[in-house]
Amino acid sequence: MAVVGDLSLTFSGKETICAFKKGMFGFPISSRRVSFSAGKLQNCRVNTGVYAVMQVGVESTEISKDLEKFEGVLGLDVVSEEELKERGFLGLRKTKLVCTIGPACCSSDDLEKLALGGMNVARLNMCHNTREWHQDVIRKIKNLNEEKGFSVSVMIDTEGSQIQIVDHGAPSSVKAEDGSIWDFTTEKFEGTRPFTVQANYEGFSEGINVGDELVIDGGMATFEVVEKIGIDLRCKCTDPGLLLPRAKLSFWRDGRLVGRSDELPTLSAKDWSDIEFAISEGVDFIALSFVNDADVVTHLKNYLSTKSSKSKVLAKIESLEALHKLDEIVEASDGIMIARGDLGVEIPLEQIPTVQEEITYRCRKLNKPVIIASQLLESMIEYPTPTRAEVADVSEAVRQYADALMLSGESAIGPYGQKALSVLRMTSGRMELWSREENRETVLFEHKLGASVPDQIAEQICNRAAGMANNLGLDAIFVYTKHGQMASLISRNRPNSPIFAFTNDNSTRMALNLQWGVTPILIDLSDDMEANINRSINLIKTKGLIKDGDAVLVVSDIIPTSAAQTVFQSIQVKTVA
Ligand SMILES: Nc1ncnc2c1ncn2[C@@H]1O[C@H](COP(=O)(O)OP(=O)(O)O)[C@@H](O)[C@H]1O
Ligand SMILES: C=C(OP(=O)(O)O)C(=O)O
Ligand SMILES: [K+]
Ligand SMILES: [Mg+2]
Repeated sequence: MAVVGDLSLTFSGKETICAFKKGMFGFPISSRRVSFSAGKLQNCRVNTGVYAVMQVGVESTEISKDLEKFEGVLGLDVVSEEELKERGFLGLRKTKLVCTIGPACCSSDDLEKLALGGMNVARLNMCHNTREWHQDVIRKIKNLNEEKGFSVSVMIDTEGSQIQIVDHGAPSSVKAEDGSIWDFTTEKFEGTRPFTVQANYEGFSEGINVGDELVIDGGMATFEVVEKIGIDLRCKCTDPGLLLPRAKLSFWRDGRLVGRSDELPTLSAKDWSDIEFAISEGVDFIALSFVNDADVVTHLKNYLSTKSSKSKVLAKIESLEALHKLDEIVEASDGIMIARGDLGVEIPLEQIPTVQEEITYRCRKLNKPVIIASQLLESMIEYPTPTRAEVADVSEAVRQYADALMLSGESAIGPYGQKALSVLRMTSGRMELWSREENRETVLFEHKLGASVPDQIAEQICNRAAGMANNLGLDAIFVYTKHGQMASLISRNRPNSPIFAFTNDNSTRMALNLQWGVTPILIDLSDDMEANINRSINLIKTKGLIKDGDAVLVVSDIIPTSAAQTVFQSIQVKTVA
């Protein structure tokens, strides 16, 4: 009678069921001890987002019998489950999708629609809105996960420091005409003061000379510095354009950026307070804006471990300095975001495509997930359909095998956020299929990846596993992993078969949401690997997701919990029977 996903229980009276985790059923159970009186609890949906180890303090044998069958709940999110049922193993989407949450999509209803539409990670940009607003959104997402079986990870993105406009004398944008003279100052002014722009950083003009170029937002408008008045700069507009609120300022001399970003702290006092908030809310990812070297990443990771926080640290690559220290930053981080918005302020725009491809490739080589962000479907902030060029940009990011794509204003403020998400989903699905057909058996370019991660045995096992799965045309790869390392090493090979990563650690599950081709599944793992494998295959089979005759490649990596055990790493092919 009791099957995973759909359960009814008969109670003969006065039983107490213990250790049911909160949210275990499709309705919230706030207590860990629940008493039922006699009767039948029918068709309660088991929340696949939460696993539980049962202990039943009951008099009724009937309940124990049901719960035995029930043992080992599969924490597979409802969206992957549906996708799998509808489209089969090869139909599972590989590229992960990140949505920035803003006023246009922050109700529970909107968030649920985005989750159903394939959002894997929700991003909260701490540049905007209040602490209370962010907290409310995080709680809504966690509730949806718990009550409706989604598995949406939460990312906060720090504000960081950069030189930008605080006030340009108008409520929205203001036009700079050719030849007009403007003063750039740090002085705060009341009301409007025509042709005056307030910058946010006292030292913004330090080291800047008459004749230098001042570029707004990477090219929205350009000025030439014609006079220094104390710390203020008087500038002449040489390339007319728009000054938006909070526009970014960069200085150029002889065609090169005058590097400034290392003067500003990567983590300001506000950022630290946002990090404390992120720790207390238990967010899955912290994305650091304007990372210039590996030290700040290492420092934050050490700090998080002293706080027993399992948040992963992502470094945003959006400055020239970061490009110079790319490898050390990638190695220090848990993942990378290619923040093309600000990167385009620091390097000439025409360099963005090649820099993007290079960063994406470095990340894959060093086995770190990479997100390609900003302006993917920018026109959809206003229009219900993307430009052909935007679709081509998204396709190119997928062809480069980025782990994830991100929406910014398209979802945060645009009226067509769900549609933008579906454009990402359809476009990436199409390109994934095309790459698979192109590559057939040769997805693994091992000579290109080289031996580049510290654990070479694990690396070799995963490379072979991915190769075997492709060559044998297997239906799926099952990997058993505590910290996600093996799952990630298989994903790095971008195999054709979907990767199901079974883990008993919820933070591993949530972190794997960002990795290409991985469907993380939370399950109770015992020390007996064979038993784990058989039980998980049975559970997947019970759900009707796999059938007799399907062949899966099983990779396991269980680190011993006692001295008596040895490290167990293996590849086996199992035909479901
Ligand atoms: N939490 C929020 N509250 C209000 N507006 C937001 C929020 N997050 C994002 N936005 C809006 O969406 C736009 C795009 O988001 P994003 O790219 O993250 O920020 P920015 O443009 O500041 O780099 C922002 O400029 C802002 O107008
Ligand atoms: C993603 C980016 O960062 P933010 O939106 O925080 O400026 C970017 O600059 O592209
Ligand atoms: K930010
Ligand atoms: Mg940025």
